[in-house]
Amino acid sequence: MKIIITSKLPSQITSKLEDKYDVVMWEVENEPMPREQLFKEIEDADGLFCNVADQVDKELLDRAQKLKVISTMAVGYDNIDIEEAKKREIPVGHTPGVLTEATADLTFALLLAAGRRISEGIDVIREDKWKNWAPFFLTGQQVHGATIGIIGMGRIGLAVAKRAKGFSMDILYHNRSRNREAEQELGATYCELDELLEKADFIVLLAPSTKETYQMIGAKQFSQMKETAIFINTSRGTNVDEEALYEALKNEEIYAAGLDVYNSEPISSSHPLHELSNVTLLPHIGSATIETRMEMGKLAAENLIHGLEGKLLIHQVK
Ligand SMILES: NC(=O)c1ccc[n+]([C@@H]2O[C@H](COP(=O)([O-])OP(=O)(O)OC[C@H]3O[C@@H](n4cnc5c(N)ncnc54)[C@H](O)[C@@H]3O)[C@@H](O)[C@H]2O)c1
Ligand SMILES: O=C(O)[C@H](O)CO
Repeated sequence: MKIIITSKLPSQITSKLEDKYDVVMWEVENEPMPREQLFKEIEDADGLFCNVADQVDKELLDRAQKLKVISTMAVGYDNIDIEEAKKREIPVGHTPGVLTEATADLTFALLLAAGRRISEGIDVIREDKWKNWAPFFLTGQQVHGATIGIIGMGRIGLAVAKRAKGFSMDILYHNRSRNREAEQELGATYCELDELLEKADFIVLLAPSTKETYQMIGAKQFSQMKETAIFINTSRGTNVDEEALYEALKNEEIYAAGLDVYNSEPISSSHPLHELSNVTLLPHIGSATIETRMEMGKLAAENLIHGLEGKLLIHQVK
């Protein structure tokens, strides 16, 4: 059987696949397989090992004659047309859980960086603008003891809440359903979105990208936030109206933002958000530790093998 791996991966992940199948892997470091090549390769492929940089849409699936399984090396699968895959009875695998702690760490790093103006501090030294210690130079917002509002209290949301507890923060959350573990073990308080937006000092978005969450945070929601609020998004860029965020930051309706994800990725150095000093921008590296990416890759490989062997995947999208 033939499988396609759309990005270069280390042998610790690919060796088991290479033992069993004909593997076509894109060998260029840090770059996805070009779409034209993917169109060609998919025609006679039995398995597809992809990631968030690949659009697995109807146009691609229409070309697949014998595809038996799609396995993405990510928890989010909004880049895959699940309905089209279902119509063709192609199971889709993803990698929840193994990236929770790494992504929560990065989310908290962004929260600290945006609140304490860390990237501005780095720039001041790089640009030789640090003249002396001064009483209110680069003062930011206090993290310890502040109120965090988590939108999307799932696996990563809960792991962020645990970190927040260590900083003695009050925890508010909004979710589709109540999270008893967060409430009982961390003292988190459930509230409606409006209340969370009005009360929280740090607002952290961790809901998946769905029809319901599309641009769920826009001009109205930014206007509800405190002027001192800090907005963090490590979920998906499409959950936010990016132009409204730009306006809210520029007009100082909110204090700062920390982003790992964008409407369209990658963003270039000419993106308007770069004009602003009160935003910390990262290139979608939430889960990017060596250990976690290895775990994600190995789990995605196992999902693929299960699919090719006609078994239920370890983590199959429902
Ligand atoms: N930046 C990164 O590199 C990175 C890494 C991992 C995950 N992510 C993103 O984070 C998301 C969350 O991952 P997870 O493992 O915690 O998923 P999860 O499914 O465990 O948690 C998501 C939570 O969001 C809630 N939710 C769904 N729709 C909602 C809505 N309309 N309003 C409020 N809450 C809603 C769900 O009930 C669930 O509790 C992923 O879908 C992915 O998009 C990003
Ligand atoms: O959804 C995911 O898993 C991230 O975006 C990449 O780790």
